[in-house]
Amino acid sequence: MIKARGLARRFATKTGPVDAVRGVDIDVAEGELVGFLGPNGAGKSTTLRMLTTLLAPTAGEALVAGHDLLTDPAGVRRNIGYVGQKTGASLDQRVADELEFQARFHGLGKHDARRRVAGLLDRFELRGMEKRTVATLSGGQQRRLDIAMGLLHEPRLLFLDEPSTALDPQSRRNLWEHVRQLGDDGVTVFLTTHYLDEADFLSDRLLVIDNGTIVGEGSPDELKNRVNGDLVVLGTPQAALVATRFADAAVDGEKVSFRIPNGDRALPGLLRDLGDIGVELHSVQVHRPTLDDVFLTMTGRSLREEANVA
Ligand SMILES: Nc1ncnc2c1ncn2[C@@H]1O[C@H](COP(=O)(O)OP(=O)(O)OP(=O)(O)O)[C@@H](O)[C@H]1O
Repeated sequence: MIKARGLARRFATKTGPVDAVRGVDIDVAEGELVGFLGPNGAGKSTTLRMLTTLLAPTAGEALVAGHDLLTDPAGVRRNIGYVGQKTGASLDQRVADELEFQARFHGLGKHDARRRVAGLLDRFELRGMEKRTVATLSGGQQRRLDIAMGLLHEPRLLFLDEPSTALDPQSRRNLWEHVRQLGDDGVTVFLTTHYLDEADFLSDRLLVIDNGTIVGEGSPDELKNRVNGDLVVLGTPQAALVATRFADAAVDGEKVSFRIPNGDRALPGLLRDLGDIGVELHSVQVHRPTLDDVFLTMTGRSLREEANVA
């Protein structure tokens, strides 16, 4: 569905050139839900804007939904849906009018437009809101309307730019269910996010971008498995003694933490060994690596800190 090679974009600025995207290769198969994860300024939006024909690459090439990005941008546009970060709907329009207008814009006759709008209103839980103006919808409802608008011409490939930004936790969860449903319906989805939990929940496969370069790729689980082991945190008055037995162990008061592969399986033997040398334990925790740990391992920086700055 997407095959990009060496895609790059350089911006000329007053202070000199900025290489926002430095030659990325991207492959997305039909039916996949791929998350494009990276901190602010990593190059996600620039890549997305190139893949959706909104911005010309300065180098590289791509096939998107079967059409050449450089020689047939109109073909690309006909076959993809794009939902940007800001709502695409006119705030003073009624919900159904806005959808029908967009459907007609895509060349559908009145009857077909009504039928398709009705299907999308059902699918995105917008029934009963047809006559309300867009401005009166909640943030979550507006996002669902945005996605419905992106699907009016029934594209097989949908691009979503930061779908759940600024939504409350319940609306985010609801939106995620809708996005997963798209995947189940066979729509290929390529979405950008700087939220680890979103990437984890939604993506079959993740591409991690930092500083204009792809630094990691794999399913959320594969990426987590690349981090060197699970984090074990033990509470013990003999923290310093325990620390001498593990490489890179960190002591914080009566807590000692270290990483070991397959922590849950290794733990019983490890606790027995510590008991044998007289270590007294009052708490034991094992944490699976998070995508934040993955990002830290790959780039040396914490994605969470970056995301919080936003
Ligand atoms: N029109 C532009 N002119 C100059 N520099 C730009 C332009 N657009 C983006 N950049 C720079 O390119 C880099 C990548 O920006 P981009 O918006 O693609 O990142 P992002 O990963 O989408 O970030 P965010 O999560 O904040 O949207 C940043 O350093 C940004 O400042």
